[in-house]
Amino acid sequence: MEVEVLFQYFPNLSKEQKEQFILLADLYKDWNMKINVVSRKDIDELYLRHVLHSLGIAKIQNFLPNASIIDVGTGGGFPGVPLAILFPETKFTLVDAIGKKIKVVDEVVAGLGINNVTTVNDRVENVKGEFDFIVSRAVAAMPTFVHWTRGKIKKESVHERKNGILYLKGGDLTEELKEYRTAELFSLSDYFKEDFYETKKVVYLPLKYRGK
Ligand SMILES: C[S@@+](CC[C@H](N)C(=O)[O-])C[C@H]1O[C@@H](n2cnc3c(N)ncnc32)[C@H](O)[C@@H]1O
Repeated sequence: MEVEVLFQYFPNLSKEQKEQFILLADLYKDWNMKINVVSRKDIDELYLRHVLHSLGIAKIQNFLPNASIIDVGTGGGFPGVPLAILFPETKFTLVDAIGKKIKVVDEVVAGLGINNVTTVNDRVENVKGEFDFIVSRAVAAMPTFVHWTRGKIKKESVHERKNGILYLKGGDLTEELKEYRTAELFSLSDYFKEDFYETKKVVYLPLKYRGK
């Protein structure tokens, strides 16, 4: 489990952030034994498959101080927890319908001592509020996801990029995204050289995408 892979791709981390990323593996190892949120195989590759993958969003979009981001279907905290470490002045809301997953997130966040994360144990459809960006990984196909999250994106954009959805997805997305003409795809293989990233992408869907 090599944390150096993060330091290599994110060379400007502060001492505190480096310490938090190092601590993260111990916290997940410990909590994963009590409540399984990451597969046994993946826990040994936590940095490569989960933490770095989550941070792939940051290669596409920097989040500003005081901006608000919601991670929908965060599970054990991906991509929300690594992003909250990377952007300590941005506010993150991590939502999952399953209580025991949110319990792990709460424990990891407390263990890290970060104060920019709020967790919600509910389906996202029931969550009130509007956010600058929605981030997610492995939750639902885009049409379902867009339906669930409708009305949760702020109309006013403070980032240069228009507010919207930043979704980590893999494989051939032609069929899934065919109705979203304004969707933009960013290949993570342009940023990370490991085989795992060969087909991984960040899908950006701006607010008020136009249909066919
Ligand atoms: C395959 S897991 C992915 C977890 C995490 N995003 C990751 O990539 O490791 C999907 C998660 O989405 C959650 N989920 C599915 N539909 C949801 C909804 N409508 N609202 C909130 N959470 C949801 C599930 O409870 C589950 O924890």
